[in-house]
Amino acid sequence: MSPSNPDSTASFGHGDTSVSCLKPENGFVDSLSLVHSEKAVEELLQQTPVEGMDEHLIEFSEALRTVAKALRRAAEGKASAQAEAAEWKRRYELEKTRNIQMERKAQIAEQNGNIDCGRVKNSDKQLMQQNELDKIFDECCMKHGICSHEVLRDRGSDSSSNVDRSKMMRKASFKLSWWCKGENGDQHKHDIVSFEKGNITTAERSSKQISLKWESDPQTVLILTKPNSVSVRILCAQMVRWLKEKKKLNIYVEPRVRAELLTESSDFNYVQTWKDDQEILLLHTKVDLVITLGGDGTVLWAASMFKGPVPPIVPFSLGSLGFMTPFHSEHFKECLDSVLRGPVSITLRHRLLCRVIRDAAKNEYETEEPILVLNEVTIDRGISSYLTNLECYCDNSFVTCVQGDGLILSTTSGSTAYSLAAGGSMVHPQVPGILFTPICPHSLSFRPLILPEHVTLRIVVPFNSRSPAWASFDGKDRKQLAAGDALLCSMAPCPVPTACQVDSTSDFLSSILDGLHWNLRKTQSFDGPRELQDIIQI
Ligand SMILES: NC(=O)c1ccc[n+]([C@@H]2O[C@H](COP(=O)([O-])OP(=O)(O)OC[C@H]3O[C@@H](n4cnc5c(N)ncnc54)[C@H](O)[C@@H]3O)[C@@H](O)[C@H]2O)c1
Ligand SMILES: Nc1ncnc2c1ncn2[C@@H]1O[C@H](COP(=O)(O)OP(=O)(O)OP(=O)(O)O)[C@@H](O)[C@H]1O
Repeated sequence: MSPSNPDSTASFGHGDTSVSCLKPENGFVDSLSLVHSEKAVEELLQQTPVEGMDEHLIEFSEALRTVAKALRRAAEGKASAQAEAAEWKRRYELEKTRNIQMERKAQIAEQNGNIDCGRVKNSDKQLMQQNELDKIFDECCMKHGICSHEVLRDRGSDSSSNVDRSKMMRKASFKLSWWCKGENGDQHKHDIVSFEKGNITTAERSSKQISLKWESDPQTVLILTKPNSVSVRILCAQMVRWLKEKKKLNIYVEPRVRAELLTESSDFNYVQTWKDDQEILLLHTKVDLVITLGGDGTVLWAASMFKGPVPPIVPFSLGSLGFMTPFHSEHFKECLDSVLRGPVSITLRHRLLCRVIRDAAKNEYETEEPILVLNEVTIDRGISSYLTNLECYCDNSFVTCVQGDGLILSTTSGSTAYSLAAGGSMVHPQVPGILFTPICPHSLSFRPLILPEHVTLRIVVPFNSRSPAWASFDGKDRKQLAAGDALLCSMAPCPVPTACQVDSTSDFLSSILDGLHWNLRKTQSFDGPRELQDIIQI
């Protein structure tokens, strides 16, 4: 089958089993049929006798495996491109509805103008209407993310409109197409979204400061604490008492913490906990606020407890560094008072969704349990003394081959953690993106990259790798990646909202200045050679 020939039909037959890849009318191979085809290939391979197989049969089965992999990749490309196309369709529909509403508003304004301003000259009226229109367009662009500013419908057909057509600039129509480049060219081009006429503006950006305002009073808090710390234990008991007695809140803690509190006093009987992991999965439906007492590791721990939506986290600093823990424990009453009252500034921290796909997997959907990370996923050489060899793809485009100690795929929140130590840039946590940072690459030109948030990265351990690689997630849960295994990484849908002391930018700058002493240098003394002195002497 030639990937460049879109009409090609390929079929591979062996006995009763046949795999065919037909290209349907819309130009894309149906993903379900791809999965079925791949299954059929696997079945065919299983049916093929291994022993006594001559060289041709081996070659033939190799070819089938390659076809199965190509089909699998095509299915993945299609799924992601379809999601993007759907998003653009949704935006297009929104835009269209908005335009119709705006046109109606303009007509009403025009009619009102005819009644109220009978004596106003026609040209003045038109100017007013145009200003009104501009105002509406501007308001619209302030409210929406990506907005086609001044998208004008063709007024030629509108006989009720008195707007001077010569003043209404006709704009060339254009199309926007969102597509994802496939491995074998651009065969994955997808739905075309067209705007009738107009400009594109991005009036609202995802990195705007976010503020949380309670619409009803918070009822339940979950307190998570760093283990084995006396100061944390003392603070936890004080906080629980205050939240119950003064704020009348329901309190959840981990089973370990409840046992600790009860050894202190049986008064803490009101504190609730859970029995098993199933209950943890439902915590987000009960908890309004999470409080962490510890360092950054405790914030990572808190985030890892929520596989889906995460309630707002108020992180108190009881560790040494505290990049993500802006609240000071000495003032916990004032801090919590203000957070419970609201509004409070929030940093929406993006997470990465990581999936390990074993070489033996039948298709891309047969993955192990996905893992969410708030800082980073690291693929390294583990205890092996050989260089890691990792093939990296971004949305099916080959990026590079990492030969060195490993690779870090980091969130922007994680940019100040391991990625920073490996030479990656520090990035404001509200910036959506994925950092691609090599660890000790054995090359002189391997600079770190920052990729946009919508990409899917695939890191593959090639068959010619001398040793397996190891993946770890926020510094935990190490998994071995054998030859042929892959790690898929993309932005997760549910971010981690953490409360800010001031706002996300001030907190970020304070953390790099106080925590890392970033760019700290003694100020140069006033004496010594300087231009000003030379000028005075002259
Ligand atoms: N060479 C390195 O710098 C290195 C090596 C391994 C792991 N780590 C980091 O440790 C993290 C796990 O943290 P832990 O507390 O469970 O382990 P840990 O107890 O070993 O602490 C690691 C250190 O990294 C700091 N840290 C964690 N997240 C941070 C962030 N987002 N920004 C700035 N500093 C941060 C912590 O405050 C702590 O001082 C991993 O996600 C990884 O980023 C760093
Ligand atoms: N509730 C918890 N249960 C189990 N382990 C936890 C919990 N909270 C934190 N940890 C783990 O304890 C370790 C230390 O936590 P944390 O980083 O918060 O404290 P720290 O090391 O004192 O802080 P810092 O690194 O800033 O000095 C981390 O590895 C973290 O994953």
